[in-house]
Amino acid sequence: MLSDLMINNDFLAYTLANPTQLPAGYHFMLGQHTRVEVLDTGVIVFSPATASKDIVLSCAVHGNETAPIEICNQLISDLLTQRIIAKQRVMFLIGNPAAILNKTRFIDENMNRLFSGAHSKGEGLTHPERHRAKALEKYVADFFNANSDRQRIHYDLHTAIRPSKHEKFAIYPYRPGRAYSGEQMMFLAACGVDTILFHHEPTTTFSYYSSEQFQADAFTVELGKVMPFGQNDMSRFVQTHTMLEKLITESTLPSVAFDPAKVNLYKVSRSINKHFDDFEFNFASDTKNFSAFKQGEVLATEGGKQITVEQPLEAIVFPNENVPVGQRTVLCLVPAPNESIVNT
Ligand SMILES: O=C(O)CCC(=O)N[C@@H](CCC(=O)O)C(=O)O
Ligand SMILES: [Zn+2]
Repeated sequence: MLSDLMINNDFLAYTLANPTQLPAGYHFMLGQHTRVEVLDTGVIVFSPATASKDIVLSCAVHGNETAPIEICNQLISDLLTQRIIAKQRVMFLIGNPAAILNKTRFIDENMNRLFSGAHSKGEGLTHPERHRAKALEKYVADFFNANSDRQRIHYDLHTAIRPSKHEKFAIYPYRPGRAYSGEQMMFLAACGVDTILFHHEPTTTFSYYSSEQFQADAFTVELGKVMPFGQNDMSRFVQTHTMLEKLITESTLPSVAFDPAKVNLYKVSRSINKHFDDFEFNFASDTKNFSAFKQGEVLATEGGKQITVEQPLEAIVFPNENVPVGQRTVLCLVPAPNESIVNT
């Protein structure tokens, strides 16, 4: 049955052939060792008989961010062909298949602003991203709620619109009262993700949802710059791919003590939101993520006012003036040398 539905074990092709839904979910065994459940289009779970971690790997929450999709599809294919065997339970989510087919970030709305219930508030309730965000929340909830005694991990894999001075970086969602995990940051560093941004407030992103609702070790992981399918230099993702494979296929990973020399740590000093349609940045459109500006320099103008740098130095990340009024245009960052980090 599997080969009829999923030719060449290509779950991405199968997902894109059924971009909105499957006729029905189904399950099957790989040998005697792994139960596979296809729950929906782009949703597949691999469950070995025993495990200590429940891991979610999501990609294509933004449809044009192709490198993470290729990484996940390769891991899924390697699991289906039994080239590798899962020792941990893992769910892969291909977030927005319709946007992948459309080769765009989204169809109607940025899905990564719709989690933690935002899908059911405000305007646009009929947008396909609203339904999908709600469904993805449920798959994650069911997946994590199935076990209470396992480490919960969610890496939501992305690529950034612009090039970055730190090519690979991760956003650590706001988590008041919970120390940051040094072990997680060392794992990410081993993936080549050597820069961490600590978020300063709750958000409606997918990683915040898993972190806040399920106390998962959850991150938005940016693996490089957006490229179309076929134009990713996959050699730049070998470290990430290798470490994700180890995470899934090894019973335990060596515990690596947190070493601040291995990571660049920033915290978000503020999120600059758009208030007027005329919002315009004052820097060149090819300015890289993590470019720094000095106190008093004008970052942007809107509604006849200037928005200036407040701290002695602020770096910028994710500048995007083409967002709806009310949404984030850019995050400002300052160094974060004194965060509470524990070695777990
Ligand atoms: O490059 C950009 O401008 C956006 C890249 C991207 O999609 N980033 C995520 C970050 C989510 C987070 O803050 O955790 C996003 O904007 O959704
Ligand atoms: Zn993205």
